[in-house]
Amino acid sequence: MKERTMPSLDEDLFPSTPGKVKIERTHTMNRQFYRCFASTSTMFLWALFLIALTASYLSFQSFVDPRSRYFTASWGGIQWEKQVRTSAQIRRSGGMSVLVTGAAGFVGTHVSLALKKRGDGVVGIDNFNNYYDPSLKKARNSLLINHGVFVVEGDINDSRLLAKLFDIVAFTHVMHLAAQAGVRYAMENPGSYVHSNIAGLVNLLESCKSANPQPAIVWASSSSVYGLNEKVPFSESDRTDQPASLYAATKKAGEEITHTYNHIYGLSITGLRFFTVYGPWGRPDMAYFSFTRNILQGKPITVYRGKNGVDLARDFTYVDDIVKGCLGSLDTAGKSTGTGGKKRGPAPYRIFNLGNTSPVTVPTLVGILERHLKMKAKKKVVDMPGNGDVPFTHANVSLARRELGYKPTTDLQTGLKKFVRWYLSYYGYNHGKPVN
Ligand SMILES: O=C(O)[C@H]1O[C@H](OP(=O)(O)OP(=O)(O)OC[C@H]2O[C@@H](n3ccc(=O)[nH]c3=O)[C@H](O)[C@@H]2O)[C@H](O)[C@@H](O)[C@H]1O
Repeated sequence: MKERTMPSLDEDLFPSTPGKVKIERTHTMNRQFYRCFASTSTMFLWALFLIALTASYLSFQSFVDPRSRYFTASWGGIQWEKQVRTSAQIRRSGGMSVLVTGAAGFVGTHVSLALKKRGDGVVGIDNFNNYYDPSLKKARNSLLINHGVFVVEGDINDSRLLAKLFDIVAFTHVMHLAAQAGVRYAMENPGSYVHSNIAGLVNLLESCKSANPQPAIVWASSSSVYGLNEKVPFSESDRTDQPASLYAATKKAGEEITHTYNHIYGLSITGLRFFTVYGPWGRPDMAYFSFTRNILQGKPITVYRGKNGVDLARDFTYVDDIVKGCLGSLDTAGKSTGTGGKKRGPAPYRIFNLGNTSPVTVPTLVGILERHLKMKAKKKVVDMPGNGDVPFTHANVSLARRELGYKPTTDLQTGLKKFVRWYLSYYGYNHGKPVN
């Protein structure tokens, strides 16, 4: 049998019909083809090179923050700008227009709603990352949409997006709540803390400093900056140079970074040290939330215990109290003084504790949840692992009381009752899972 020869590339492109003219033409075309092929292969190599470059950049980004949705964010267009403008509209005299970062987050949602309800203009920005279930963030977003708050999907590291937002709206204030939260997760994904709490913060400050007018900035620091301090209650003037986790270290760095921008560019800065905030629409990674889920599903919970069997304690603070502190801070924030990226005079730099002032131990927290849920927890008590946790927190809030009129009014018992009511209405009695 005659072996079938593979058609040459020529044959493929120019079916052979022998003839002089044809042959000449074929030769001419061959030359063109080879030239063309040579340039096509160059283009192909370039395309390969670009793909490889993009892929390595993407994989670097995912190393920095594997849970980030930085590249899927979409924004822009006439309709989008209209939504931003409408959401930013002020509907009370003397009101403010606030850019809320992390608006689909726990505290961000509550603060955005409170501002909108009193007639301030609010535009949110959130990257909707999947540090915890993004469907909860989407549900919070629906709530915000129903109340006329538009949340831009994007990352605070995106300077073009921030510039665009400041171009569309002359924000008077920025409520900066976007952050990589969680104390213990920092050991798993340190890069995400650097990405959001350091790089993101600097990028936001750069945008604020260049904006005209410059907004006043109120942002979320953390009780964790008190680290391993033993003097209680924690006061703003106490030392904050012994953080116990990378999370705490990035928040402490944030306090120093904001100070620099206050000093050089005249940005008005208020840093709020939140103490273990809890409540409806809360964060599923936090103990009160995950304990509730596990108790309802009949699963064990792990309760950490400190040195020498001492119970851990937190100054758990109800979200409505935190919201009052945030709004009080926005209302009392003095103006930024810079223009065109230059400082024109000194601007306020403030730091406040926002806590509840009465620490509760973790076993007591569990007891309250058991009563509200009418179910017993399967407790597994273990020694606190060395993963960034601190044994206790306790806020002195006299400065915030004096300057902001801050006065927490919700105790843990009452606050958890509200949380449990929300939890059951949102997830149902057993979070859709059978109780063992
Ligand atoms: O104030 C803050 O600045 C921080 O508050 C919050 O951190 P924490 O106070 O550590 O809250 P959270 O994780 O709910 O643990 C509460 C208690 O339960 C104990 N805990 C925790 C988990 C567990 O499985 N078992 C347990 O006993 C645990 O040992 C602890 O004693 C925010 O998450 C953080 O983002 C930051 O804002």
